[in-house]
Amino acid sequence: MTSKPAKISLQSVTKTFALGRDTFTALDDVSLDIADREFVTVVGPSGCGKSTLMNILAGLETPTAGRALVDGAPVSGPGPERGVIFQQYALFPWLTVRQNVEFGLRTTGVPKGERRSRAEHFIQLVGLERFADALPKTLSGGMRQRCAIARAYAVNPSILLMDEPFGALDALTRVKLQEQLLETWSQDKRTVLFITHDVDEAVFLANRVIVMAARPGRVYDVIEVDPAIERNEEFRLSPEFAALRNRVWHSVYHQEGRTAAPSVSSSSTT
Ligand SMILES: Nc1ncnc2c1ncn2[C@@H]1O[C@H](COP(=O)(O)OP(=O)(O)OP(=O)(O)O)[C@@H](O)[C@H]1O
Repeated sequence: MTSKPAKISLQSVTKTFALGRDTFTALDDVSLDIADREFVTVVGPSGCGKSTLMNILAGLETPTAGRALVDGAPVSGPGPERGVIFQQYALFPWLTVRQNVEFGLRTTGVPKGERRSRAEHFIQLVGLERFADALPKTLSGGMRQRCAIARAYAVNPSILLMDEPFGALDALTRVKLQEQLLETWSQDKRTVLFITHDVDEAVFLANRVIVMAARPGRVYDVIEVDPAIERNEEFRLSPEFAALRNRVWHSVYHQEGRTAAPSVSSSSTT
């Protein structure tokens, strides 16, 4: 049986930065395969290289050694098949929600009528239809991030790279947005790599949680979450969730005494 090639493949990726006369290893021999339409979260202590990993996949940094592949081709810069969402909403303040969502479509030459209907569709998908003509400054943080998600979706990327997208939001808004993101994703599945500091968020969203360790940044543990489980409040309050959360928590906060990183592959989840 031949297995499907990974949507995203990191192959022995090492990234070093110059630090005065020395070099600092931000990522050390990271290998990770992510299957098409898989939702993977990455969690780990500050400085373990989460953002560096994401920047390499976004094409904003290049590995010092090893390879980053998307659909089997080496990443050589940003590309329309990869939508990036950061913690800071990065909306244009002078454009309305609709204009922000349409913006990426305009730059890729999509005709006006189609732009409008695609924007409407994704604005509706994130539940912002009543605010389509509002400016970002009149929206809450959560609404702005929903707008950023609609904008990323509208250009039709097959991959969403999300770096702490809910990190600046209060706990309640965060929980709501996690549920909304999963609802959007289940209606229109993309491959997602989602970086977070929050163990609960990592478990709630993921098909697979990657735990990283710092100094040097590396894959430390991999925890599977059954994709068949419905992600709702019942799951959040369930013993299964508590067990997964404990497992991930332990891996993030009690990393001493472990030496080898487990090997990582999407094959077990496809
Ligand atoms: N351009 C750079 N030049 C020098 N060092 C860098 C650069 N970018 C990142 N680093 C270092 O690499 C390490 C990993 O940084 P990175 O931002 O990827 O970690 P992180 O896990 O995302 O951290 P946090 O959770 O705090 O955002 C850090 O020690 C950081 O100081």
